[in-house]
Amino acid sequence: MSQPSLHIFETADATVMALADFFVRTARESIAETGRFSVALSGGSSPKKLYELLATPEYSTQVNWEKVDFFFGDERYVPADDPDSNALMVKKALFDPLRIPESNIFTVDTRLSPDEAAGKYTEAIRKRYQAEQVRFDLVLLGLGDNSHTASLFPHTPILHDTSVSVKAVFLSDQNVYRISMTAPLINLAHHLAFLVYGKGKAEAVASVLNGAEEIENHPAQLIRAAEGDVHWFLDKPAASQI
Ligand SMILES: O=C1O[C@H](COP(=O)(O)O)[C@@H](O)[C@H](O)[C@H]1O
Repeated sequence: MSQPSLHIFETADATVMALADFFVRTARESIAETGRFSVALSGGSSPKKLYELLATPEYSTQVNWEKVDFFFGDERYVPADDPDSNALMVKKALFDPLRIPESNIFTVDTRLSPDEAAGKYTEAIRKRYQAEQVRFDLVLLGLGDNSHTASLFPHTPILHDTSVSVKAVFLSDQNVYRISMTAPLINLAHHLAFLVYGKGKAEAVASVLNGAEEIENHPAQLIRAAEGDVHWFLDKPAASQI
């Protein structure tokens, strides 16, 4: 298993720009090789800047967006028009500005029960890959200050899930559900890229990358590419305790 590659930049903006370059390069390579590019997007607060940058002419003109299939690594179990919805955030930042065809966007149906929504999303992913191994070209990830990534939260049963699937995750401290890809599904990707910036993430970054293995407390340690590569795009404050 290869070691993660660390890419550390002076500012958050420079970090986001480097990941946008990586996204474009990966998309172009994949489209040239296979005719399409599949990406699982991250949610939360950090990636919004990335999606907005990808929508600018400097980046958007470099990718044939009709050949890109967008999935979500995780989703909040909220209505599609809720301000917490990851899909809504990406719609505003990227899909609408670029007029991405609906048929290329695979969202979690949160009108269903959490388990049904997760099951239906697993089916949608399997359908996209048909007889092939389910293997995203790129999975984008963030890191919470509690070391969660996607919706793999500390002390939740999904951390022990060995299936290549999507599961409902109940967060008892917040009394909410989230829907998340399992670590085995994420780890099959050709490329995995974390985007983490800000001093508030420094301790989590150091624990995940350099700390003793403690999956229950630091779930992002579960992310190890089965055959692909893992990249961490960090600003200096986030990398300051490595
Ligand atoms: O990978 C992910 O990480 C975040 C944590 O991101 P933050 O930028 O809001 O701190 C997570 O909650 C998000 O849904 C996920 O895709």
